Amino acid sequence: MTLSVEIRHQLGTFRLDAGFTSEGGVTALFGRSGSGKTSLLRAIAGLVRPDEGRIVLDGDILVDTKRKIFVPKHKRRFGYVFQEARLFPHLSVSGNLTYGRWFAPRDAETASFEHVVDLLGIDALLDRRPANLSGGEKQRVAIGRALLSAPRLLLMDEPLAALDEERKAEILPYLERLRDETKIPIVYVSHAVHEVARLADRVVLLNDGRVEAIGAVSDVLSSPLLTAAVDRREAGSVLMGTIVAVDRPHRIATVRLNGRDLHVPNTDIDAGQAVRVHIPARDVMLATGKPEGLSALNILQGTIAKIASDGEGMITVEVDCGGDAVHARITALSGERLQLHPGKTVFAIIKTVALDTR
Ligand SMILES: Nc1ncnc2c1ncn2[C@@H]1O[C@H](COP(=O)(O)OP(=O)(O)OP(=O)(O)O)[C@@H](O)[C@H]1O
Repeated sequence: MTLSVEIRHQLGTFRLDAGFTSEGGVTALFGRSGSGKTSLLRAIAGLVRPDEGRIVLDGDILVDTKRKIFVPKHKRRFGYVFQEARLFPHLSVSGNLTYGRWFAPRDAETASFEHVVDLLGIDALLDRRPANLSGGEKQRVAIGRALLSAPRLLLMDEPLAALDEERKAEILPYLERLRDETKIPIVYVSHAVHEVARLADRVVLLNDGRVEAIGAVSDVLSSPLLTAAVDRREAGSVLMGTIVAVDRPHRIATVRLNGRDLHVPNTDIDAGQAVRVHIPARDVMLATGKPEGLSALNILQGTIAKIASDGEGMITVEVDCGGDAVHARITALSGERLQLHPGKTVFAIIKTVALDTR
């Protein structure tokens, strides 16, 4: 699968001039409010006709303004999931799900109804009406409906934004399964770092209608550009690892990274499983000597690779811990007091680690 997008479009005083390519998996369009994420997604969906641009999916030209090609929305065979589930209130869950099938071409390879129901854990809801579902359940049904339309591409616009934290946590594992068990490429709009850290393979970072950075999730989420484009407090490191041990009595799993081990509270996991971990930079402290008598489970020795200043009294220090880049966001004053500089040996004290199975 190859998706190539290039859009230039004026919306009032806002100018969208952005493009990216994706080879499948989850591509997150990420950036602060008003950066143009939804506008770009709407252009891909065919909801707006761009002033200039080209959109090609697997050699199929959907938009090429130079050649006056514009395939209308309903002929693109894309699935959509919005912030609000937008289910039909008069139809049962089952009716809402099968409605999606009407849009699947006869010869399309449609996911089986049973498989989608199982994937999203909505078996017990089939006879209910949307009014009797929680926000998270509604969203799972909306995703199911989109999947059953045999989409070539799934477009998701902040599908968790309207849910409270508990519902978000409930639905995230289903989105992970969707990513891992279906081959459908997904373009996912979000402004939440932790969501992108868990779900995305590639990140397109938008700022003021332009692409500021594009690349693997681990690179973009730790980039100093990210700290300029979104809430700085959320920036951090995304690292890939494998579970090497699970201490069930203490409910702690050990994750092996490139050259270091992390201990993470979790027992719903088995040794051998590949995981990704997200470490927010604000939850990392630095020490120049090996700290003793601390409650933190994870203290990693490393060498300072880079220091970036945000000009507002804070610095982001990148520490190379045996091949894994861990970022710490600390005050510039602490940096001066500790005489931090590239090449110096430090200990990164990690307060929290979020674990995602994959
Ligand atoms: N039809 C329109 N006419 C004029 N301006 C528009 C129109 N649609 C969007 N804009 C402006 O374009 C900019 C980008 O909006 P967009 O909704 O794409 O951003 P976003 O990154 O998705 O933001 P959010 O996270 O808040 O949804 C905003 O400044 C918005 O006000």
